Amino acid sequence: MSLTQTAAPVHLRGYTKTFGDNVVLQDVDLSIEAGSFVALVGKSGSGKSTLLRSIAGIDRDYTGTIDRSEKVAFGFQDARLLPWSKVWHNVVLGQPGSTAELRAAAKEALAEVGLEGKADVWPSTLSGGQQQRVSLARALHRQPELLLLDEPFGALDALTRLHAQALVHDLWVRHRFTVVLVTHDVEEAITLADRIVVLSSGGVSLDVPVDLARPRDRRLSRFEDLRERVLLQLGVSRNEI
Ligand SMILES: Nc1ncnc2c1ncn2[C@@H]1O[C@H](COP(=O)(O)OP(=O)(O)OP(=O)(O)O)[C@@H](O)[C@H]1O
Repeated sequence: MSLTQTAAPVHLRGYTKTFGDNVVLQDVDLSIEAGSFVALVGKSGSGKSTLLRSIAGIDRDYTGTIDRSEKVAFGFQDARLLPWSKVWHNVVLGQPGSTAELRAAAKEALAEVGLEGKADVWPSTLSGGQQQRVSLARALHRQPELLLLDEPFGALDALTRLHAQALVHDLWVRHRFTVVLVTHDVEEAITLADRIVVLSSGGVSLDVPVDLARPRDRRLSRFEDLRERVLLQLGVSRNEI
């Protein structure tokens, strides 16, 4: 099986989402280019996860339209592995094929995330970072054109988080699927994304390209300027930055 895939764009038109009287997002238009890496940031409760779940099709209870590829994969903050299934089986869960084919495909996906030797172990024997990598392998196996990630590094320690960020970046460079990443971490957003979309007050309050060479150098003043601009937009005061 080849893990090469193409990228797909996402188009939202007039997207509105309410929970009872709570209007979370109203009349949002957003186009995401095929193959781009977009970070969605915003304060807690601004609707990042809600928007991502709608794009994923997990939540279809909204008004407006969302056009996207059917070849979509979703990664959560927790890896969501089944404890009673071996790692390889978790990678290919619910996918068609013979056991031999699925095992081989799972191993291929696991090799991509640096876990080739872990196919036959139980998830509980893996570290948190390794479990997240299994969940990335599961996403890769689905050959997504669009990868949606909701705070995938949020529960990891700082060092593991840096490694996981680098892995996601490498996978994106290798496969060039479209990525939409929800994160609280502005530095993470600037390090990984081509574009940062800030959600606040029911809509998009800032939409900026990250026009910095890769790999991103966090010490550059342009990195710092962008970080400050996004943080100010998030309501952080200048003396807190
Ligand atoms: N199932 C639900 N029922 C009712 N309200 C909900 C539900 N899910 C989310 N909300 C509300 O929608 C709003 C947006 O929530 P959402 O989880 O999308 O925010 P977020 O930006 O992802 O926040 P966080 O950064 O804390 O994860 C919040 O006001 C939240 O209370």
